Amino acid sequence: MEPQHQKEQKIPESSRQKRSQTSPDTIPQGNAVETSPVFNLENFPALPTVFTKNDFEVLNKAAVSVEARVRHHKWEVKYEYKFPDCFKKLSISINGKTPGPTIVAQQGDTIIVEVKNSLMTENLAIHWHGIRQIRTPWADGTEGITQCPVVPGDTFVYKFVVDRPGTYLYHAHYGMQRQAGLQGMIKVLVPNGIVEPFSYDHDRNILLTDWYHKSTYEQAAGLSSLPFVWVEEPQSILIHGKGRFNCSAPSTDATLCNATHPQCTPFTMTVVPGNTYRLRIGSLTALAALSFEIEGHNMTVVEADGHYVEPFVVQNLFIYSGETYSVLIKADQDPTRNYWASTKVVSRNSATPNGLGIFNYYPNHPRRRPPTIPPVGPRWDEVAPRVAQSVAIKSHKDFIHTPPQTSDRVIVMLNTQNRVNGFMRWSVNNVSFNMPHTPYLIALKHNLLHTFEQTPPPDNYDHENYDIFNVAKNVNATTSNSIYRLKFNTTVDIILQNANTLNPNNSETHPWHLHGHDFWVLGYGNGKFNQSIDPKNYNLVNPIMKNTIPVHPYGWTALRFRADNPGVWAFHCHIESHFFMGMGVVFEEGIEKVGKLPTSIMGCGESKRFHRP
Ligand SMILES: O=C1O[C@H]([C@@H](O)CO)C(O)=C1O
Repeated sequence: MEPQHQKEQKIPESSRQKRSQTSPDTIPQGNAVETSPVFNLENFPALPTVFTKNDFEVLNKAAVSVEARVRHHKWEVKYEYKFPDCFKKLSISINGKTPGPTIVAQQGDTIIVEVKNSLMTENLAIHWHGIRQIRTPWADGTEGITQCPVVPGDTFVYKFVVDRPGTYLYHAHYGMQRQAGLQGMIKVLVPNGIVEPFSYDHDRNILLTDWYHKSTYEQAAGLSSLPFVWVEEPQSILIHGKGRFNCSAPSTDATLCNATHPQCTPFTMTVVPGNTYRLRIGSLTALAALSFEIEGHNMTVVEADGHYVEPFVVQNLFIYSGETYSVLIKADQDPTRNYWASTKVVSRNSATPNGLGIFNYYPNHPRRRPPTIPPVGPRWDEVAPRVAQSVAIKSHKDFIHTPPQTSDRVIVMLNTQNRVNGFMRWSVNNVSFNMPHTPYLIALKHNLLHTFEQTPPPDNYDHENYDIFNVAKNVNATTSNSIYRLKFNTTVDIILQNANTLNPNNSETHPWHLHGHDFWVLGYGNGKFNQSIDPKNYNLVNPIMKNTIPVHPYGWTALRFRADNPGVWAFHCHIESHFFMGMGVVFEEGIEKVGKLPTSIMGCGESKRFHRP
């Protein structure tokens, strides 16, 4: 296969140059080619003085004229001081950036990412979120589940095929490293000549994250200590790595905060009046559920987690950690001014200020402050509009994957906050997940069954007696590293059942993410799921397929998937602290069909004996 840099020569130099300043995410990036996703003060003067619609068209055409191929990336992961919200924070960067480079590919391409761990004293693993890893379960990047961690100084090679077009993510899957900044986006374009069920002039992407000033280590230690120390709300919300912390807030250490630092210039997206933009929005927040809006502009939702949606219009897009959406936005408002892009924490009573950016109508200056007060966004405690959006997401009528009409197994998963020996944990059916020392994929393939507990976790909870609306009485969960073993090629239903936390009158929103599969979203409901009534209302006609889904406060969410991808797959709450506190499970299916494991994933626990460097 031809190396990427040779292919890139085909793109005219003139558009390459413009592209790197203006349309960063439309073209595959090599290791050396790194582009900034936003305008900033340094590169603003370099914009062409006359920027025509044709410029954009050239860039866009170049993006889709590439052929299927191997895309090779070389990444170095290390700690660096960054000021994404003006506050100095030791962050994990990829090739100097956080968020890391957007991986841009075309359906069917093979992605190779050579990751060098330069964290010095810290292990590493990277998960390719939304990529199903068909025939490459060892490349899923989930430390403890599909691989041993990559130790400092080592280089690990991830190799996998991006088999479907759409918007995906990548991020650290080791401890709580994700929130230190090790995250980014993957954009998979349709093959040449394939037309999507909507049209647009330009394709952009935005990663939403929340940002903490405390180190992940302080946070992880607090979560696993007695007394428990909660991570609290994030200090900032970042729009593609850009935020703004109030450096003059009374408790702020002024020596660590620099309000004029060039890294914390606001996020800006420049648009040409009259044009339509496909905005791919992903969330990799550590904790926050978000609402995103562009002041005064409607957004038409067209894609969710890589699947085309029957289009619907929103003013605010609710997005949970681990989800991606594409929305279409037409720059059809008064072109003489700029508009706010705003993102707000919902579902938690958070004092975190809204993340703000500028939706810049060309040729206004990208930094010109919109003349209006930034939108305040929806109320944090109104659940109904969020449930309404969840329910509105249906498969596009021309792209329906009809689900199996029945299932072979139903697993009801009660989500609870518990204490275990005094420690604060989260559990499923009263079992709080612990990571094993030997990754399951290796343990199962090499018959090292003694390396984890063999009694499977329960398929249900005490449905009759458990009161989901109140703080559970005298319930003490256990911890376990046991897993669910699914019969290969069967259809499995999962009912996520939410409940009250340990705080009275409180139930949180949890975004659950399934590795290795997409699932059909069969339905949502309030209160306790009723096995004899609720399945009658499932959407078995046009459900959307997704890989991440919220379970709303005091509600339930029903999913269905086919256990047809040989491997070992995590299913967990995508709130980083909650998974860290045990809110997850693991599924095995078709382990006997998994090919020979690469020795590069081995080296820890009992897999040491198979490791050949
Ligand atoms: O896991 C959590 O702990 C806190 C709180 O319940 C205890 O301080 C919180 O809001 C969580 O989501």
